[in-house]
Amino acid sequence: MTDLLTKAEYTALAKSLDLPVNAFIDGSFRPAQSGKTFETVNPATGAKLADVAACDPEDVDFAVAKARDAFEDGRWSRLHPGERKEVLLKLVKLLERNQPELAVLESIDSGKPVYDCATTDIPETIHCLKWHAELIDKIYDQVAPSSDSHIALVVREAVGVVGLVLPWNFPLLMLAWKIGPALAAGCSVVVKPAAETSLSTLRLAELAMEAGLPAGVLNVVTGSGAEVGEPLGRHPDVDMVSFTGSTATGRRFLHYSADSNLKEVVLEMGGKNPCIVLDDAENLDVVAAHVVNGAFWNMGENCSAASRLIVQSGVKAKLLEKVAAHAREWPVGDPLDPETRIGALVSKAHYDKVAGYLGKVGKGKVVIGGEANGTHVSPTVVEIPGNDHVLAREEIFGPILSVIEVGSFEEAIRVANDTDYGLAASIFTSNAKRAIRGARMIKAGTVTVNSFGEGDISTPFGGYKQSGFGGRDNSIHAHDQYTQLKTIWIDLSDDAGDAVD
Ligand SMILES: NC(=O)C1=CN([C@@H]2O[C@H](COP(=O)(O)OP(=O)(O)OC[C@H]3O[C@@H](n4cnc5c(N)ncnc54)[C@H](O)[C@@H]3O)[C@@H](O)[C@H]2O)C=CC1
Ligand code: BAL
Repeated sequence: MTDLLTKAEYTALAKSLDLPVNAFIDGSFRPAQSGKTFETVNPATGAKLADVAACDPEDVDFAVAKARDAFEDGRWSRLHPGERKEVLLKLVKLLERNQPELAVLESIDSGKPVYDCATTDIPETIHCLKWHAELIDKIYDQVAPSSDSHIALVVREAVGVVGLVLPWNFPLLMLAWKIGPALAAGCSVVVKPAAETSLSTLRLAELAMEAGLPAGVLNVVTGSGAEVGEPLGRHPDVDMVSFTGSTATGRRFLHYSADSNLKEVVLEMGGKNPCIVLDDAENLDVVAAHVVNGAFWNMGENCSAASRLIVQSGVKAKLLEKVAAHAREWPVGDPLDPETRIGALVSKAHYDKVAGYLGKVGKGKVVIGGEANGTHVSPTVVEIPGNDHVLAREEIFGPILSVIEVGSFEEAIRVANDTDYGLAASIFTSNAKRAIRGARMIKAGTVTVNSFGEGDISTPFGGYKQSGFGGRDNSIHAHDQYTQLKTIWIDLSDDAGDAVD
């Protein structure tokens, strides 16, 4: 259980932080070669936090070259996996020691409630890095079936230099989801954090250096998508890119790859995730708590947010009453107040997008919420006439839940699947057969039954359809992204030996 500080203590800690502002390349902090910077602000107050290095393609080239040097000379890639584990576990210890500072840094840069940062984001970041570090010296390669005349080894090798392009909604946690397996596997990485939220990534890089990670293995290049993300995606010496963000930007990475060196691309993208509640769902109060958590956790700025509630007619009125009651228990306010559950949206631009949807209710009916104050949007529940409504079709990425009434299990599944996305889903029912049949019929990478969630570090996370491409984050399967298979065929026959002589 995480010990929380008071609002006054978090606020004082925020004021005392020494913010990292430069890119981190080849083991040291450096300004952009152009000398340019961009402002990062606290979205809850609008106050400037820092001027961060606005890197460009020259900085990307430099970082990739340093990552390549590190990879090829083997200072990290050729260590025994157990040695890599030890360094990563030292990083874990340092993160553990700095938890309150990291929680505050994450909160002021992103608008997330410090409560979420302290109880979820930072502990899960630490757990993720620890899990992959602990895993890496326990994975065996394979020997293929063979005759006496040869041995065929099937080995996994680190893929090389990896570009990691991150979103702003879980800055440190998404970093961990990617660097955990990538660094454990022996890759060198060039991280591009979202421009809105670079600070915690830079701080983690600093702690990684303190933990003994060799220079050039973890590089952080700050800046915009156009000036840093695109050059990384197009770089001829980057072997693989793992991206989390919008489907529109994810799609671009496929073009970058096709136009450059056919680097591997793994995409974890958006969602319009259904939450089905059938008439026979038990304990509606608990169901409502899950519905609210699914829709409003992290202000709905979550790719797996359960943003479409598909509810069967018999239970709709009672459920909505309980959903409204639970939503009222989510205080909107100062992210540094540990009581706050709904902080600020990540930026003014994103606030404008989300608040804009409040004006698109049309024939829908607002059940609760609908308030917006320039930085925050209150938890909002809107009954809409059907799944064609704009609130049901577009990824809002804010605390707005659409409610769609259905008459049957079959209709619920049809509506759930009527979307371009397929990241996550949940189904609430006391009928075990329906639960399992429903979980099988829903086209999504993760389906939870009688709960909302994303699984945990041991389960793969990623999407079907336009939510995902090329691989999975989390679990042992995440290692597939950062390694490639090699066959080593060894001829043991006497003839072959003679031929070589
Ligand atoms: N699936 C998810 O976790 C996320 C989904 N989104 C969705 O995307 C919408 C827009 O948010 P954005 O921050 O604009 O997401 P985005 O997908 O554009 O940004 C994600 C990352 O890609 C980078 N990027 C942006 N344009 C790029 C380009 N042309 N080439 C290479 N890299 C580029 C960004 O700088 C950031 O690091 C949100 O409203 C939300 O609906 C946003 C963040 C996370
Ligand atoms: N919820 C973790 C993944 C994401 O939102 O991008």
